[in-house]
Parts: sequence; C-alpha cells; structure tokens
Amino acid sequence: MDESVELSPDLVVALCDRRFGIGGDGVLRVAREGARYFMDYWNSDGSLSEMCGNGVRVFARYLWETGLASGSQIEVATRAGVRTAYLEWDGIRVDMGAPRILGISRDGLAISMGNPHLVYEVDSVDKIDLSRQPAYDDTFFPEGVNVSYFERVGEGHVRMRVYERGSGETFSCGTGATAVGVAALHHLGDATGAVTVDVPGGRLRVTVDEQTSWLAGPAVLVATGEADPASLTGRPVSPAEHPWPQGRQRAQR
Ligand SMILES: N[C@@H](CCC[C@H](N)C(=O)O)C(=O)O
Repeated sequence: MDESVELSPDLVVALCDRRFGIGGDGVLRVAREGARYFMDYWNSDGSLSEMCGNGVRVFARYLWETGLASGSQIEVATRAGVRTAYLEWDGIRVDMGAPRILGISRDGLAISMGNPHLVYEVDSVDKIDLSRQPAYDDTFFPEGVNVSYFERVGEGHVRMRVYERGSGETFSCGTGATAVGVAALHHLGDATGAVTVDVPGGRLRVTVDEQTSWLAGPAVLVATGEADPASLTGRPVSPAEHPWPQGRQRAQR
C-alpha cells in the first residue's frame, strides 16, 4: 500500500510461476483510492484486467482478516468501478454490477462483467480442449476475452470450465461464472433468476435481479509470507537458456 514495491509484468509473471515463484492465476495488490481500497488486479501473464469476481471476494477477505476493514460490508474500487462485498456466514457475496449483453460473436454470447466474456452452452464441458486460447473474433474483442463453456446438470444448476485471458484454464473465474449464470438464464428467455455454478474448484451461486448481479461463495486465505522481488525476477527464464552451471547436477537418488 505504501507503493514501496512496484508491480511490473515481469514481477507478476515471476510471482505466479508455479515452479520458480509462489504460483497463482493472478496477483492482487492492495492500493488506496481516496477513502476506498483499490484492487490492482494482474493476470498471471503480467497483463491487467478491469475486474476479477473471485478476486474482489478474496480481496475483501484479506482486508477483513488483516484488520484493514471492519463491519460486514466493504466497497472495493476496481478498474471496472466500485463493487460492494458482503461478509456472510458461509462466505463472501459481491455485487458484481449489471451484466451487459453485447450480442453474439462466433456463436457465443458476448457479455461484459466489466471485463469481456464469451459464453458457450455445450453438451459436455469435459469434451472441450482448453489447452490453448479458444478462437475468438479480435475485432469484437480487441482487448482479448475470457471464454467459458457450460452444460446444464439440473434446473438452475450448471457446470462450467473457463479459459481466462492472461491466465489460461483456471479452476474458477468469478466474472466468468456470473457471465455463465447470465447466459444460462438468457438462453431460457429469463433476464433474472438464480443459478448454481459448479467450477472445477468448487461451487458458486449467481443471482441476477432487475438491477444487478450477485456472486457468492467461499473465499479463503491459505497462507501468508514474504517474497523477495529481486530473487524472483532473477530466476532463469528457461532451462534451455540457462543450463545448470558446470559441475552442478541435479541430486541423484
Ligand atoms: N482473466 C480475467 C481476469 C480475472 C478474472 C477472475 N478469474 C475472476 O474471478 O473473475 C481477465 O483478463 O478479464
């Protein structure tokens, strides 16, 4: 918060590296914006995003658990505007703002949750190859897009997988889950309603009403610690470019 560490794309990539860094789908820096806290969100490839739905919830959890905030609701500033998070007995719920349905692009439903999403309904999400960025129309999405696939598993209940812009396939995307909830309702001709969204990492609850959309689910801090930016960014880029020094071998069992 005192800006003593400047985040850069390289530092974000290094922090998110699952082998040489801490590992993560993104980095959230706590900054100030007037009387509010600002969520400075970076994807794991070092790009910025306007919004992160799970990010806002875990950001709020962090502020509450570290004593930076108190009470049962908190306003978080993001690049997409202010989002309010509510502390509930079973997790954290956030007012995600009104979704904007942008139209159809390449047979998918394009939705803005502050950040761009493209949503497809499919028979089985297990059959989708998410090892690389799914094709999209870059004139429709000049800033890139998060692409989600969902299948219906019951009334008001879907399963989804997502390929996130700047991170690849992740186990959960809160803005993606909200976009999926909106699309699942929209395809049935409904503008409002509630949808349980199962992601590979767990379960989220999406509600859409006349004014806004809501995302609820668990948000858990799993570790605290310190990282050294200099050693992180000084790491070898790849073993091919930086072979083990002469005489230093991997330990043999
Ligand atoms: N990859 C997204 C930003 C992160 C979204 C996030 N995982 C979420 O929970 O919403 C983007 O570039 O828009």
